[in-house]
Amino acid sequence: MHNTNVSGNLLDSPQLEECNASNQPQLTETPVYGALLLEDGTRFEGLSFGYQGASAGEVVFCTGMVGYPEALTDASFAGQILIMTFPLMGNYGVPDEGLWEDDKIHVSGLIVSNYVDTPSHPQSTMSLGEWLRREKVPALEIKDTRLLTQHIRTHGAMLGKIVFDEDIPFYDPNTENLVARVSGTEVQQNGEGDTTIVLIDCGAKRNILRSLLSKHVQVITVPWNYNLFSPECDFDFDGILISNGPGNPKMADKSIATVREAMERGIPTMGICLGHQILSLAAGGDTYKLKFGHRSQNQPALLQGSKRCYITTQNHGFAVGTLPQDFESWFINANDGSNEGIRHRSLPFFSVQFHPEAAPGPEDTDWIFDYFLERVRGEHD
Ligand SMILES: NC(=O)CC[C@H](N)C(=O)O
Repeated sequence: MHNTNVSGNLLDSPQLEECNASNQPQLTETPVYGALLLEDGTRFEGLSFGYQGASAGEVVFCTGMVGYPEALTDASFAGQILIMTFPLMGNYGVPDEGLWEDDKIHVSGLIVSNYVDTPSHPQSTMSLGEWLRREKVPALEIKDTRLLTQHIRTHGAMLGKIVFDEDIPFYDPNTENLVARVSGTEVQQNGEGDTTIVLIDCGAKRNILRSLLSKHVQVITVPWNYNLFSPECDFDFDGILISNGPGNPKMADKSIATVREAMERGIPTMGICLGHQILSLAAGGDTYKLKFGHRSQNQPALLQGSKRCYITTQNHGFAVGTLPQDFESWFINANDGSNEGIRHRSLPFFSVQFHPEAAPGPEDTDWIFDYFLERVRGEHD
């Protein structure tokens, strides 16, 4: 079994010493060290800059250069300890809640190479470390995040825990229905327009709602297990959008059942990320776990039947393997050939694995929302 022991003492590095010279709070306080333990016995030590409390989950990495406020508040990361591979994190601090993707941090822990404790940005309201401590989320500065990431690329995403003095058991988030934990519990109405879209909230990023509202539609957000077809449902709607969300899509059984019934009734339905996986399962397809997933803002999605490649934001560990009958592949990932989208050959049912709402990342696939609304309104050829 592979066993690596890496010192996390930042002051070993002249380059980082220089960088830390401006980080007054860290130098005046007594440094606290913690460790990231992986289920295969690998251990990395690191300097704590978040909450000093143990946390366990699945260890995944994101290769995006920016966007930590959005990523940390994206409910799709629930149950995961996130490694950011870009070597500087915290530089621009934390904006106020209006720019978050939910009202709290969802990651179970954060690992960075070099944390910057003195943010510089006009919209910053606090440092990343302050935010993590306030929300009780542990974070470590581990010097060699490259070695750690290479380890996960080679051996696959695995369970891990951040520990200080006390040990805790490993925890596998994919054995639990995390969607039920992060979904809202109320029906909520936003916006106005002639078209009404139901957003099934499996842990929806706020930018999905913002993107829909920017297209002047009414949005009714419902919990993941809401029965849209029971007599108690007292509103009409024209189309359904299934959101992103955490964990194994097969756990979201009630959302899958709703989407199956929606398609049987011919209601225009679109899915994003977990929503893509749910739509695929509802239509009779299958999903599987990728070795280490896709998490960044530069994932290339090739539009099938064309030479067009979109640069997309992604954050997922599962993927659609077997396509449902009567659906065609819409996009594939140019890096590994995995599925990035499907659409029905004749009916208005389709979904994408990437995030057309971006946040963070390129907005090049915002047109997918227009594509959806055209089909909801029957405006397409
Ligand atoms: N961003 C998402 O919706 C993630 C979907 C799913 N939890 C996965 O990891 O594949």
